Amino acid sequence: MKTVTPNVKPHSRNLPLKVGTRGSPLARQQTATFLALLKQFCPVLRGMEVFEEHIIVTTGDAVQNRPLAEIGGKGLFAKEIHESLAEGRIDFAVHSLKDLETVLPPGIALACTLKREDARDVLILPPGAAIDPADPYGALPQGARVGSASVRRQAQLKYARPDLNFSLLRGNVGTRLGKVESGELDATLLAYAGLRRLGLADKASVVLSPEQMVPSACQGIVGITVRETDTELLSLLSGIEDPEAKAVSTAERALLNALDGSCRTPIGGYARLLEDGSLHLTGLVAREDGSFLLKRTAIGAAKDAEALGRELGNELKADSPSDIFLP
Ligand SMILES: NCc1[nH]cc(CCC(=O)O)c1CC(=O)O
Repeated sequence: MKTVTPNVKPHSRNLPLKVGTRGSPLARQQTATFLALLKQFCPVLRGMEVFEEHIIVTTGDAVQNRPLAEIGGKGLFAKEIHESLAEGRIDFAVHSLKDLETVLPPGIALACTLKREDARDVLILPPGAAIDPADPYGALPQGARVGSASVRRQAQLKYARPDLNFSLLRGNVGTRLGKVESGELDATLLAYAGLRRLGLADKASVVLSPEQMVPSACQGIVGITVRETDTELLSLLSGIEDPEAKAVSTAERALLNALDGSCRTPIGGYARLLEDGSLHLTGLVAREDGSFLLKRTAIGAAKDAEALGRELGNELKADSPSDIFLP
């Protein structure tokens, strides 16, 4: 990476810079990776105690035993973090971009998106299960119990295998893996990105292709928020922006925003940037029980990422039964 001397004068503002994060092992790992990247980019920040980590418990973390949709609202993993930022208790915050609402509260800006980790979902089966990657669900017995809190994963799996029985499974990655290992559940689905970041990639029984399971919009992408008025941090952070992550996340977030689903609406969004600069965006809308599924791909120029996402989202919405979008 090229290093520059960015326009940040550590003496001109209160140090340390306070970084907000959720407290899960995955959130803290993502924060550590981001801070290391920032130090690498910005030599003036090296060798000093310039960062202070602030762990923020969000509503999504505090309420573990109920579906997120029931707790209500969007951005359940970010509300308290936005408040800390707005009130100046922190200077920036690290988010899994897929958990961040598409319309941020007034005064909060998305400063940059980092290079995407593997966007795919994985199936977790008990140790020793017989696995055929061409038929990833073949190892699941008739009526198997699958734990997931994601309506997107549930709808796509139910579409392929209507016999499966789903139950709510929330909690962090370790808890979820434990329930399959102990035999309490026959399978669960997780983001490969989370496993990889936690050094648990070998726990994935089958990695599902984006064709087999359309990932969530922005799965595997970390985004950094700041106060909109903090031009100094905005300009510093623009230096570590990953242009490919920016293009695909812009398209995927525009798709999600146009669909305007609740968190009970199964929605998938996955974009790829090709060498010729074209952006291939796949959007998916489904009914939670798998009785309806619509998937479509649109192609456009990377510079038109936002319009590509918006138009595909509008099209998918127009062609889906309206009950899917009821709150
Ligand atoms: N919804 C929770 C969440 N938010 C981000 C990740 C994984 C990392 C990522 O997608 O960037 C996960 C866990 C999962 O879905 O398995």
